Amino acid sequence: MEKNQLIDEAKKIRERAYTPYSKFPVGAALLTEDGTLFTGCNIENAAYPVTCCAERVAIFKAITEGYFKFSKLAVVADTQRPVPPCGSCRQVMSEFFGSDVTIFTTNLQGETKTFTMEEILPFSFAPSDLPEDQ
Ligand SMILES: O=c1ccn([C@H]2C[C@H](O)[C@@H](CO)O2)c(=O)[nH]1
Ligand SMILES: [Zn+2]
Repeated sequence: MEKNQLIDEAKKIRERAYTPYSKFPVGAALLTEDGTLFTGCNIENAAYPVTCCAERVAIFKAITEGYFKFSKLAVVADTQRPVPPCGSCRQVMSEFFGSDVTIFTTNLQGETKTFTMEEILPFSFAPSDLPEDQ
């Protein structure tokens, strides 16, 4: 699946966002190495911090279905600049995304920024930082 198609999938799922509090819908589309698509939207809660971002919903859906190898992620929101994923999502991405994963952040005007994992979260705390016996 090509970049623009992946971004279109992110735009489509953004319509499903549950955002009564922020009124800021976000969509994410995640492609696995074998070409399987997982999408996510942000899901908010009256207890605000319980909210889960679109990116993490997409990643957790994939993990739940047994997919661990990814190739591309697209994220979209109605922002002035391509929407920057939050720090929590970047940390979750770093757990599962290898150096070959491409992250496209975009907005509804079609401005896109492209990142590798190292570019979007340099010097990230990684599973390999834990002691070996864990
Ligand atoms: O990259 C982002 C940034 C924000 N949000 C959500 C969280 C919350 O529901 C709303 C406002 O922060 O947007 C995402 O889903 N992804
Ligand atoms: Zn996030």
